[in-house]
Amino acid sequence: MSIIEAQGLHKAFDDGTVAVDRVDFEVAEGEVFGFLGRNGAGKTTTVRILTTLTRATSGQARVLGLDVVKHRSEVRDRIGLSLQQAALDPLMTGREHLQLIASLRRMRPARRTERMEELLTGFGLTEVADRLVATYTVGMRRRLDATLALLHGPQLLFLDEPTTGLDPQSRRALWSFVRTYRQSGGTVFLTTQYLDEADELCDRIAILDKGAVAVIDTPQDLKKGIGGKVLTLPATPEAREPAASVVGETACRFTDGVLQIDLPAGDDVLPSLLKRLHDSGIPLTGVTVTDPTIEEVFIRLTGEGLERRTQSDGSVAAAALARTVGTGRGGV
Ligand SMILES: Nc1ncnc2c1ncn2[C@@H]1O[C@H](COP(=O)(O)OP(=O)(O)OP(=O)(O)O)[C@@H](O)[C@H]1O
Repeated sequence: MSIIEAQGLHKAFDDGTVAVDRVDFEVAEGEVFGFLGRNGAGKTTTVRILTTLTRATSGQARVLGLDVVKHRSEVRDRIGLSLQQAALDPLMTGREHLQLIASLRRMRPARRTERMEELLTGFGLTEVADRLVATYTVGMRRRLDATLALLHGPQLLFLDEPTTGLDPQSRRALWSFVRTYRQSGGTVFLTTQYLDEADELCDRIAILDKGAVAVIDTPQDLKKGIGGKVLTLPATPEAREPAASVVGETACRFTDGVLQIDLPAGDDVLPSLLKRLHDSGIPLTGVTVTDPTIEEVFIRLTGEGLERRTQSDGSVAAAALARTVGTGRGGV
């Protein structure tokens, strides 16, 4: 059964910006569905339409079988939502937030207490539950926001870039929560800019490019779909030109001291390719051959990689291939 159905969903803002461009997709019950795209691709706007926070300009969306415009409050009652900018009051404690949401959700007192303790424990917040949110780290705020989204036991959860700005440990904790929630029968609609996160967590991924869906598939089939493996070798920027003359412009890229070459399908191509690279003067020390990643899929579909982003802990997140190398849409 489809738990989310979007048909021709389109959102144009008054200034003419088309944030979501005639998008179609379905999310099945029990899956973790990833919406992957760079900044401004239209992920949050799609989440806001599906969760009734904004209206589409045209098209239709049904969530849990309910039209998001006609059945706004029923949809809100039955979903959980954790947005990028959590609306938390710094002068309230974590527990007070939970109590407030429990009252707004009209939860029975007995159930309320049990559920609150369960979630505080599950998200490792018991010790800080009575501290003001002002004293929380980014990771704690994100986890508190997730507990608020889950308090009433929704069967569908929207997580909008849940791990942006989190340190690696909090990020893994959130991944673990998503897996547990899914195992208990929940469905997750997750937006992310992290390619590894989408690969790791999602049953299916929609790659969004400038408001439009470029492709929807399982991570495995997306990777299989782009064909051959990827050859990687440490190199200097000057190596790109001779490599491109051997393999073609679109099949090779240089970034961060590494040359990457998309290999055509088939086992027999490697020896002759290595020989031609060697003959063109490229040193072949440290060569590795790996399966394609979601990053390669993303690059081939959208023409470029995701940009570097600096996390709150100061580390640079996710790999970045900013060069344009792909052949545009439709290769997968
Ligand atoms: N209220 C608004 N008025 C005009 N343009 C808007 C508005 N909200 C969003 N946009 C634009 O719509 C496009 C899609 O934005 P959206 O926030 O949905 O993208 P996103 O994929 O979630 O990006 P991010 O990862 O940065 O959150 C962007 O170009 C954005 O600037």
